Amino acid sequence: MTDDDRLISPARRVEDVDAALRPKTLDDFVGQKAARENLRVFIEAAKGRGDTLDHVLFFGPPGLGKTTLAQIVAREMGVGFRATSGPVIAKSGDLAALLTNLEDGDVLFIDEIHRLQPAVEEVLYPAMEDRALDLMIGEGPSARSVRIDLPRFTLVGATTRQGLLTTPLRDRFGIPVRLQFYTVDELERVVSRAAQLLDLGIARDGATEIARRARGTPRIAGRLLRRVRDFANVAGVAVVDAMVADRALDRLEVDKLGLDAMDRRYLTMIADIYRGGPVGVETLAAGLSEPRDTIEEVIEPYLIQLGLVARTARGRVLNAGGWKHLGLNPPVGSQDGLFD
Ligand SMILES: Nc1ncnc2c1ncn2[C@@H]1O[C@H](COP(=O)(O)OP(=O)(O)OP(=O)(O)O)[C@@H](O)[C@H]1O
Ligand SMILES: [Mg+2]
Repeated sequence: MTDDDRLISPARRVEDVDAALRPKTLDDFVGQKAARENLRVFIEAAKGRGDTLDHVLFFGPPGLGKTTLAQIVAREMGVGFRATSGPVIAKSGDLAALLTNLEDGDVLFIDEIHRLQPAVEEVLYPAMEDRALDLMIGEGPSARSVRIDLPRFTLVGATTRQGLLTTPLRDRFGIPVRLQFYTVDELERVVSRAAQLLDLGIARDGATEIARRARGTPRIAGRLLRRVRDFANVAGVAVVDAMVADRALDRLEVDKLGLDAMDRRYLTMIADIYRGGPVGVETLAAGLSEPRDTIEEVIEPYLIQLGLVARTARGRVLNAGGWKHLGLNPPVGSQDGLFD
């Protein structure tokens, strides 16, 4: 099973019909209160001055609303929205073409901005700072550089890996915005709102049940809701309540905490084979036949956030919560207890 096959993977999948559920205005956007309020102030101020918004960088885990917010920024500013992504821009000329074709005030959205080629990134620096493009004309000793003025624009970058951004690029964003995992309350509102848009009856406790299992991530909440809707439709249920949601999600093997079979295999391996650890990540990767990156970037963050597992210098350790979630008792004299 690859990560993208997992129902609870935060990565975008083809079947996620994101567009229908995407909030269109700051008022519609649930959660991320601090980010939302700051953006509102900056947007109003820029509009009041008749100026463009400073360049914005959204960073945080997949599925938390970076692309959605980028579109909202353009809409609230009342300007055009042009989207591209780091890996798509192959040559510096491609970016130059994009920039020179912008209309005055446009938002240029670059997704996965940490994946820009270094040569392409060089073009961005003067564009962001001076709204200018430095073009080299000719080759060899007769080569010279010409500066072209660009339209006013706001660059909105998004990345899941802020650490991979170069410092000069990061420093050129006046408005860096970190997105946080959502609370169950917030996700409950995301689910209720989405149910309304999907024309699906849902009770408050049904929304809560889905929200609890959505791993702090609106994209997962939306996906779980659609799967629950399938079950409800087939069963001829008009209103999804906690029991319907619970039964559907159990059938989908997404447990009470939003863990799936892969998460449980990971926890079970530490418990059963390594008596709760510590065990090295390489050993776990080999045992689970998963790349180390997948373990560290996809499986572990949420388990660590829940406090089920801890990363220590000597390896991974199952915490009391992890044992409890598996319905097991830690062996006497195990490492557990040190990390609670
Ligand atoms: N605050 C929110 N309220 C309601 N729905 C939201 C919210 N944030 C995100 N969503 C929904 O979650 C889905 C994923 O959002 P989005 O595509 O913006 O995430 P992302 O951070 O850009 O993810 P990625 O890193 O994979 O590009 C969309 O369907 C969007 O409608
Ligand atoms: Mg996105």
